[in-house]
Amino acid sequence: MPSTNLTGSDREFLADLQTLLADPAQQDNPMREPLVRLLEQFLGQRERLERLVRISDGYHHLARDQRLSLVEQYDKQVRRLEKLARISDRYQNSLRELSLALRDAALHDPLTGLANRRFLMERLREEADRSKRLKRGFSLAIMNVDHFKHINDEYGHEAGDLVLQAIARAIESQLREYDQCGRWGGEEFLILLPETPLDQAQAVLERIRVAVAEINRVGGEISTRLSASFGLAEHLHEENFSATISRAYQALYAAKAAGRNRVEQA
Ligand SMILES: Nc1nc2c(ncn2[C@@H]2O[C@H](COP(=O)(O)OP(=O)(O)OP(=O)(O)O)[C@@H](O)[C@H]2O)c(=O)[nH]1
Repeated sequence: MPSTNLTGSDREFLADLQTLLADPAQQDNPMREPLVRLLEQFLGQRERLERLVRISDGYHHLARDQRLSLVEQYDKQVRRLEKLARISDRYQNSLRELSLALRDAALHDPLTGLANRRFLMERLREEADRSKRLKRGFSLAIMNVDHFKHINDEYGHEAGDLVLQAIARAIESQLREYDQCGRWGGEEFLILLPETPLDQAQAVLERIRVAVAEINRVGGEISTRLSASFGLAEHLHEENFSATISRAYQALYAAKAAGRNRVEQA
């Protein structure tokens, strides 16, 4: 609201008028009385006007403050919501990571870090289904460490664990990305070779056999030569994968019976 303050020239005019009306020489001027009344009316109205302007200014400031505080409150709420969204995102991410870690722990062997039996069963089921659908075979082998009891008895269980870890790395080192190996149990490993006929699978297992035999001085302790025996079987489209595993076991027993450190085919 514009101020009711008088301009310099208005103020001078009023001062001049007041001086004139106060002048004793003007006491008898017939215009003096109406001018005095008019001046009083003017001053009264001006005061009222100034009061109204003050009230209007106060209201204007109050409204602006309220508007500002509404904007601030809104900003505050938005910031609070953003913070909540960030917390919820972080919470969801850690839940996702936790569930991935749990799934990972449920499907891997803690000693060797390889897939565990449950994971292998899932992969075998998938591979058997694929094989049935596409009429393509796969090979699988059961590998058993030779005379492993002797390692434990001679060097202790902890050294035996180190040997199992070294063997796991030796197997992995010889496999392609889409092959799968895992700890089937104890000192036994399962190796799954998708779309691999027996002769090619035989060559892969020979490489693993040599890699295992080349492990020496695990943990600076073991000097005994390590070796492993393998039973290899090719999955037939129409058979259940547990039948393939049974045939692989038969081949493994044959490998053990034939003197160990070898690959036998079913
Ligand atoms: N250190 C260690 N030993 C294990 C683990 N799992 C199984 N074993 C041991 O592996 C040994 C397997 O022994 P056996 O089944 O008699 O077979 P082997 O001595 O390997 O003899 P062959 O299979 O006939 O060549 C047992 O002494 C088990 O205690 C493990 O996680 N860590």
